[in-house]
Amino acid sequence: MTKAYLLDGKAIAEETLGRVARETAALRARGVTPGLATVLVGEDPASQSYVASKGKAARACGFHSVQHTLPTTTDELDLLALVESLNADPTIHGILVQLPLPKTMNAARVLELIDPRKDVDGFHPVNVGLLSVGEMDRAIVPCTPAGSMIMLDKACAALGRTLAGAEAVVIGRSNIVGKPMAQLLLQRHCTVTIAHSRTRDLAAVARRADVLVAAVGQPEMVRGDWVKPGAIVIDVGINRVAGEGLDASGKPKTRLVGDVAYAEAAEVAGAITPVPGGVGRMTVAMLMANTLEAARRAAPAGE
Ligand SMILES: Nc1nc2c(c(=O)[nH]1)N[C@@H](CN(C=O)c1ccc(C(=O)N[C@@H](CCC(=O)O)C(=O)O)cc1)CN2
Repeated sequence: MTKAYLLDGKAIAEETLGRVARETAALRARGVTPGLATVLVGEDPASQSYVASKGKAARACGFHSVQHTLPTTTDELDLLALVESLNADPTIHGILVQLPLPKTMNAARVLELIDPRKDVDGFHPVNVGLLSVGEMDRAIVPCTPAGSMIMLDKACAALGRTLAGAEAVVIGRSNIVGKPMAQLLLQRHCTVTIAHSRTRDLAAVARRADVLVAAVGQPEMVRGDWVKPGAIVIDVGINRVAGEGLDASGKPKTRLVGDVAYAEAAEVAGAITPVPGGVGRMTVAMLMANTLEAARRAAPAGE
């Protein structure tokens, strides 16, 4: 039997979506309907499924929701023109360009064209800067780190802990998860270390952590003996690996695992997020929360 408190991403995401739906109803009563535009370029099945779940969640929350689907061969200039038209559209408060984009495109150029006030992914350099200086009333925070913080607060409440003064180790230095996660932990007064592939004795660094966040994209890299007894473990990795046997269409089965060896880590940790059913489920919920907030900020005072 595992010892760790299980952080149920599905339940916490549903709670967040319920709050967003209630607050959207109140905003709509004041004449403002949040609008989310998703943009999908190409036919990657995982991206198709993520964009579909974003549209479904948006409709369930009571948003105006539009999806733009473009072929892989789309000229980048046409994608940029679409972003500009969405920037100018007053019914749209949030623009999400699903990543990854085809390799032929310059993702940074596309993301930087999004109006920062509509950048509900929080990837625009303006939002990165606002987060780093702690201007939280104006920043839009990337969805996965924002969702991870909610899960962390649930863990602290369940275990009777506080984040202030805790040793936090974030493994991974990506712009969309590792770096913003470190900023959020710092704002909550953690002592933060960002570790990465060049960190010496990564296991020893990880073992110092009261809060361990794994965001490296390496299946089950964090072993049980990397975890300090009682630590809160947030696993951001979603890795598809070979499973056992064949599926109904005769293809080899696959399964999802995180960056943490769950069974081992759950024996040692105080609380832990599973994969699937953990942080990933919060990503879509926080996108809805960010879109609602963008719509509120855009609404004229008194509306
Ligand atoms: N523009 C963006 N692109 C991408 C983002 C992003 O936040 N913005 N993140 C990922 C993909 N992603 C959302 O887009 C995402 C990933 C995972 C999940 C999720 O619910 N995962 C489930 C498992 C789902 C499955 O069975 O495959 C889980 O962890 O339980 C939702 C959204 C990259 N691109």
